[in-house]
Amino acid sequence: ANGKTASEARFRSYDYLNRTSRSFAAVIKELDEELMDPVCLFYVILRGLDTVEDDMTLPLDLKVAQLRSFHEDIYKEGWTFTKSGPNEKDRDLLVHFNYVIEHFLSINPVYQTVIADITRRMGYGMAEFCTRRVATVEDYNLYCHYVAGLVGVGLSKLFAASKLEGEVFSQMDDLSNSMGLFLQKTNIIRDFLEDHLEGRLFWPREIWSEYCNDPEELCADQNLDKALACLNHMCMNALEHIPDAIEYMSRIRNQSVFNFCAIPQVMAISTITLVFNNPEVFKRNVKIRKGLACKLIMEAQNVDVVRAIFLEFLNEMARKNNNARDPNYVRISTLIAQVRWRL
Ligand SMILES: COc1cccc([C@H]2O[C@H](CC(=O)N[C@@H](CC(=O)O)C(=O)O)C(=O)N(CC(C)(C)C)c3ccc(Cl)cc32)c1OC
Repeated sequence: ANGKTASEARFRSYDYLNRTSRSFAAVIKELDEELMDPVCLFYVILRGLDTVEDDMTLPLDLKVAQLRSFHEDIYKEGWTFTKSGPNEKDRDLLVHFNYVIEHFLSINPVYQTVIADITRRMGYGMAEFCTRRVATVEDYNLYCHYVAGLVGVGLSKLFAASKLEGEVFSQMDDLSNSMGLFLQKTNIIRDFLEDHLEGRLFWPREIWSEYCNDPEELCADQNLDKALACLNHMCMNALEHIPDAIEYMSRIRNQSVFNFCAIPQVMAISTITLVFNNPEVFKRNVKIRKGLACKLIMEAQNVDVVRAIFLEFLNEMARKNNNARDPNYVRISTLIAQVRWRL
């Protein structure tokens, strides 16, 4: 490809990044030059895979085959995917995926291999969950590993390959996985109503079946006590990943990598504190205020400050744990204390 189309391909990758997530696009642009393109491509390629997984209009066999072949399709110049349903949010990305591929083929093959390997493992994992539900907490952790934990694993390998972080990051799968699980579980809790209205459910049966016979019941006003108890149980499950996330961030040496990793984590602790014991979760999509988000972005500069931010939100969550009718009241208070001491 001549210089013009190569720079056009690069421009389009960033254009898709900006369109899929404006706020996170700003965070990626904070990254050191060496990592910005590989991470931007990783993000956009994962969005492509996510668009296939999310498309409920695709026949199951076609969806499964496409999820499993995506890691090979990203090497095919000119390849595009035009079978997405007309209303799919990022349909346009797949229709013009040839530009992403052109950009992908222009970066260091070491980064290509990391991205392709994670894309393969994630695609197979998503395909596995096309034909099975998230029933147990173990299923829940496995599903979140596939769609989010692997992103953390892949990013750690990109950090190591770039030499901006030590080689030790290429073998930091457990801590990297926890970085993904904390973000993904927070999103799954926050997005309960939005997902429910689209006929999607990620909350594991092993948890919600303690509080209702069908998740639909959690939306009914007269079941608010049960719904809040279930919500708080889900939050407790997510809090368990916080010590690993803090440990991961304590090992980062490069400032731009730290900012890139810390900002989503402080957003997540703020979000999970907001949704904890909050009836609004079953009424509308609860989001932290823009002003608070900006404050957190400015503050999250090193692991000591990030640890202090987490402790402050854990105190807030302990204060909100005031529901005497919540059967988990004591468990929550004990867990918050345990997480605090481990930070
Ligand atoms: C070491 O690991 C990470 C370090 C930094 C950032 C992320 C992680 O943060 C964003 C942050 C982001 O995208 N935030 C959204 C907010 C929102 O989703 O509501 C945004 O700012 O729009 C996020 O959410 N996900 C999506 C997954 C959670 C599925 C991985 C994500 C998707 C692709 C990439 Cl390359 C990275 C991330 C990491 O991934 C674990």
